[in-house]
Amino acid sequence: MKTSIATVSISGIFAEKLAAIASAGFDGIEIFEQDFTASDFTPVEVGRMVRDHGLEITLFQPFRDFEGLPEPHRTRAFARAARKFDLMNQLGTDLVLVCSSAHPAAMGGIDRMAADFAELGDLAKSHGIRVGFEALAWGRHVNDHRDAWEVVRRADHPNVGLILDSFHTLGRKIDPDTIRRIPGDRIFFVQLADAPAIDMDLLYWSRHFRNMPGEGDLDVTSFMRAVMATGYSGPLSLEIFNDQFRAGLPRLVACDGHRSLIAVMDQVRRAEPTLSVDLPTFPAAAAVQRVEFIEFATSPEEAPALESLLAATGFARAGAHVSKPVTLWRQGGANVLVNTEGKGFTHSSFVAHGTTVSEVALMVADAQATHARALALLAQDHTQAALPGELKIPAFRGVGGSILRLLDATETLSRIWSVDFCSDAAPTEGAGLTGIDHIGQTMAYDEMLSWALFYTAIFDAKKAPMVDVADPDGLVRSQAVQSGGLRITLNGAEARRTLAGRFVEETFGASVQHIAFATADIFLTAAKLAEGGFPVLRIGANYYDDVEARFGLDPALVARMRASNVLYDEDAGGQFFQLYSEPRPDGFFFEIVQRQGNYLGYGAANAAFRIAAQKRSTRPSGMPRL
Ligand SMILES: O=C(O)c1ccc(O)c(O)c1
Ligand SMILES: [Mg+2]
Repeated sequence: MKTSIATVSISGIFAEKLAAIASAGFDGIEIFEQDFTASDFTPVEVGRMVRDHGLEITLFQPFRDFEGLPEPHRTRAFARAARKFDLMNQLGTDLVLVCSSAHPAAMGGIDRMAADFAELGDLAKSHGIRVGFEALAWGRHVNDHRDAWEVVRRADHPNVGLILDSFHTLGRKIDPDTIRRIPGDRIFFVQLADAPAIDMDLLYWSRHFRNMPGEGDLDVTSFMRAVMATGYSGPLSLEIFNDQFRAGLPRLVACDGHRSLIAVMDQVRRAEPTLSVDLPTFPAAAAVQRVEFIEFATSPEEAPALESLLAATGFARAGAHVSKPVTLWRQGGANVLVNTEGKGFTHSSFVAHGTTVSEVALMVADAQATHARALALLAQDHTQAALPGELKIPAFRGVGGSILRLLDATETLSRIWSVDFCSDAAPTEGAGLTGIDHIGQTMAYDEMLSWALFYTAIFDAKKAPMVDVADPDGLVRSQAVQSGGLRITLNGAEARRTLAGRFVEETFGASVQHIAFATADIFLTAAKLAEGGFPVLRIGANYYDDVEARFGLDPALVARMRASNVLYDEDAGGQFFQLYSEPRPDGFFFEIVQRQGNYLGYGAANAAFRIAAQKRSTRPSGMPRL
């Protein structure tokens, strides 16, 4: 599978783009003409730079407003084409993309356009060049790949073929299966892009909101299945116009791009096994069974504060690691490790972020298989020496450099608690917490798409629609991802003074800002927590008046909620109760939730009230922040 990416897709000056694209593992680039024109290199130099990075120029684009023109525009268009073909010869590329005309004078007429392309084909042939015709979704006369194909078919020239772009096909809701009728050898090039489902002007949507396959809502997999069914074997090239990517980190965006191509082609071959997809084999995406433990990195000085918060939350010390200064805290099915080791990865996490969640361990069906898939999808492996007798547990890096560790029920890995830990207490009932419901990870807003793609590519996972949460000091975006028993909320902070933004700043980019534990009886749990001195977050009276009116709740239930600072939400499937701790100075907090029936959300409607209360709790007597 030959992979390529358009230079418009990432930020930086030309040399930076090349370095990022090469290091992400692409085979080639599409040169977007504007990027070349803006550079200070000659075409021969650019060609050499590209090849020196081990890349090839798969396409030069776009050549605009060519077909169906009256004179004198037509003659000018051919003269322009001759100049560009000379330029391409110097660059060292043989394929140009002609996008369908948006010229006000363009006349249309399928045979007229076909005749123009036949003549262009002769000119191209004399330069050793091939021409691909792409239907722009907003083209004046051609805005559908079926019409572009008919023009190409009638031009009937070996140097003229079709270029497909998933955005233009799927963005106009054209059935991608219509591609199956096109002969694969007449498709010269395929561009891929996804986009979020937002109803807006096609041109504006395309130029600002495209994203990597799998990051948006278009069915890029069905599009690629149809393309592969034609026998097409040319490059798969990302062409992503996106305001955020243009300002993003070149290497991160390029790596996301490569990951997205691997993920989408893996989906293609699994959905339609008869297709031949040139991709190394690796295991299928699997769902996570549950979060087995969460590990905090801390220091001997800071550990007591964390441990007393755990004790106040109903956890009891249940054991210690056989060789390292790590204690195990347990309640129901929730396991929390507190690691005060003064060396290695944990210590670096503590030094970088302060007391922080350095590791999340996931129970899966086959830890080695999930690990192999993660690495195939470009996750960074994490290895650490285990002492003789200790288990070697596969792991890879996740958000903020933290670790995702993989456990399974096989003979060796299932023995982690008996091999690596010695138990020093019987399980206690605590405050009735049964396990980990979800984990809240906070990041800069422009990393959200990357990390959502990370989870959905590696695991069998689904994204919920993104929601906006109003913090008093700015908007925060929240996107939930669920894979079986792993529920993650990704919170993207755009503004620095939001609770989420401050957490990112105060912790120098830690990831886990909150852990939500599950209970089967929120009021019983609330009572036990009150006895244990849990620092519950106080919720104001206005909230309870509103929630009673909004859902028509029984006033007796609302009175209990008010007395225990419990929040409420419901959806079509069921009910949801939540309560929170006050935030620690860096913004980290605990949440406790009870799901009833088949409630699927995370109480997003309550987030604004919770954040306001958390901010009040850290600003004494409601004093404004200076
Ligand atoms: O937005 C455009 O003009 C444009 C240009 C070239 C392309 O390949 C494309 O998909 C869009
Ligand atoms: Mg395109």
